[in-house]
Amino acid sequence: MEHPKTFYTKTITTPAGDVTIEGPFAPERLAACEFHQGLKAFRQPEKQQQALIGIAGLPEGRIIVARVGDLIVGYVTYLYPDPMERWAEAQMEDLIELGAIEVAAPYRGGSVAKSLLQVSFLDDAMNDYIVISTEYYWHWDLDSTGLSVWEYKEVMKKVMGSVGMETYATDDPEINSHPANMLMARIGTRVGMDSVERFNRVRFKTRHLF
Ligand SMILES: CC(=O)SCCNC(=O)CCNC(=O)[C@H](O)C(C)(C)COP(=O)(O)OP(=O)(O)OC[C@H]1O[C@@H](n2cnc3c(N)ncnc32)[C@H](O)[C@@H]1OP(=O)(O)O
Repeated sequence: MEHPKTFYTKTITTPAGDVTIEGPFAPERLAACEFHQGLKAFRQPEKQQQALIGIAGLPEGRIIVARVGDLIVGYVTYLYPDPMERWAEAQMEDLIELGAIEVAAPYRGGSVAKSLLQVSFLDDAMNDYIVISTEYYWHWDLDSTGLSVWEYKEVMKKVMGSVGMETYATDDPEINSHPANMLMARIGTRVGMDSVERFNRVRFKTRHLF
C-alpha cells in the first residue's frame, strides 16, 4: 500500500498566543525544532523528540505538530500498531494507530489537541485507513489537570470525537481491565468491507461475530 502524505498548515489563536498546527512533518524538520520541556507525558522530552523523528521517517508514519516559531508545543502521532499488540496481529496494511497526542500544559484548553486532529484529517489519504486509538487511563495526566478518570475520559472522547472517532467494544483484557479505558476508531470512507470485518474479528478474539 502506498502512503501518500499531503502537508497542511493552519494557525489558531489560543489564550497562550498564536499556534501553528501543521504536518505531516519530515524527520529533518522535526530534528531542527526545539521541543517544549512540558512534553513529558510519555517519555522524557528529549527521548520523545527522538521517537517522533523515528516515526516521521516510517513509510506510514505521520507526525502533526503544534508549534510556536521553532518550538514544538504539541503533537499527534500515527503509525502501525506495535507488533506485540493484538491490533498488529491481523497485519492490516490499512489499520494505523493514533499512538499519542500531547499538548504542553501552558497551551492546553485552547483547542490545540482538536486542531491537531482536524489538520491530520484534512489529508484525504486518511480516508484509506481505519485509525484506532487505545486509551488507557494510566497514560493520562490526572495529576496536573486535577481531573478524575471519568472527567478525563470525557475530555478524550471530545478530542477524538471531534474528527469522528467513536468508541468500539472489544474483549481486549488490557482495555477491559478498567472501565475508563477505551478503544476508539475512525473508519475511513474508502475502507473496504473486508478490512472492516477483519477489524471486527481482531476486536473480539473469544467469540465469533459473524
Ligand atoms: C492515545 C493517547 O495519547 S491517550 C493520552 C492523551 N494524552 C495525554 O493525556 C497527555 C497529557 N494531556 C494533554 O496533553 C492534553 O490535556 C490533551 C491532549 C488531553 C488535551 O489537549 P488540549 O489542547 O487541552 O485539548 P483541547 O483544548 O482541544 O480540548 C478539547 C476539549 O476538552 C476540553 N478540555 C480540555 N482540557 C480540559 C480540562 N482540563 N478540563 C475540562 N475540559 C477540558 C476542552 O474544553 C474541549 O472541550 P469542547 O470540545 O467542549 O470545547
